[in-house]
Amino acid sequence: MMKILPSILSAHFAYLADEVHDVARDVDMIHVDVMDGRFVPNITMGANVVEALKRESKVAQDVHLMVEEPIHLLPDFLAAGADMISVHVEACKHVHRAIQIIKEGGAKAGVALNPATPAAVLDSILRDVDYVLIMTVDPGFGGQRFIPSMLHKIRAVARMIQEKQVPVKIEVDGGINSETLPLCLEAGAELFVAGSAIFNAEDRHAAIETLLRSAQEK
Ligand SMILES: O=C(CO)[C@H](O)[C@H](O)COP(=O)(O)O
Ligand SMILES: [Fe+2]
Repeated sequence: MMKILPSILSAHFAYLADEVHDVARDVDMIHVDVMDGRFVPNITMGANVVEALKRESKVAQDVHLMVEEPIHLLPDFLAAGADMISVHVEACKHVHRAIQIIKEGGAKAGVALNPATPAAVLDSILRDVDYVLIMTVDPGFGGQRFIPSMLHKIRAVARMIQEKQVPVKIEVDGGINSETLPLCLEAGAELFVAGSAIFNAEDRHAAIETLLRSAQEK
């Protein structure tokens, strides 16, 4: 089952609750980009925003931690009510420990891979995670252009999942729009993060419809 996850990175931060309510009419999960100013150049938001939005809306939250050594932050995000949490393999010395903490905290655990990180790194991780987040741009900013060679990586990860027969989902993030979504879907992705394609549109409902339609046209 494919899903669209609006990334609130491109929402109007001064009206965040309204922005979330706007998209929550059409989706059951949003994507929350947490940036620390070290792993990536920007600083965005922390667990307090997840908690505040949980109080405002029933929509599930997928938290993408673009944070160096994120383990110390996991208890706060779990207590805040994050439903899915991903950590970057490039940022984590002890990936399995992070995955264990996330799962024991009751959330789905994911690992995120930068575009330059090869799929082979998943060999010793795939059995332990619920999802793999394949970055289709270098993380740090919304509104960047999709990197086409990531389609090979999506296919490679889909093959690994099939070979190992594990129930792992592939999520893609960065430059997802009605042109790139069907390509990623065909390659094996199931969860589609879209920031600017949704929040830069005047009519978010129509933007989400356009993305969903692009999947059917394929
Ligand atoms: O993780 C991210 C950036 O690091 C965002 O989730 C992503 O960039 C979404 O924005 P867009 O759809 O505009 O590319
Ligand atoms: Fe993200």
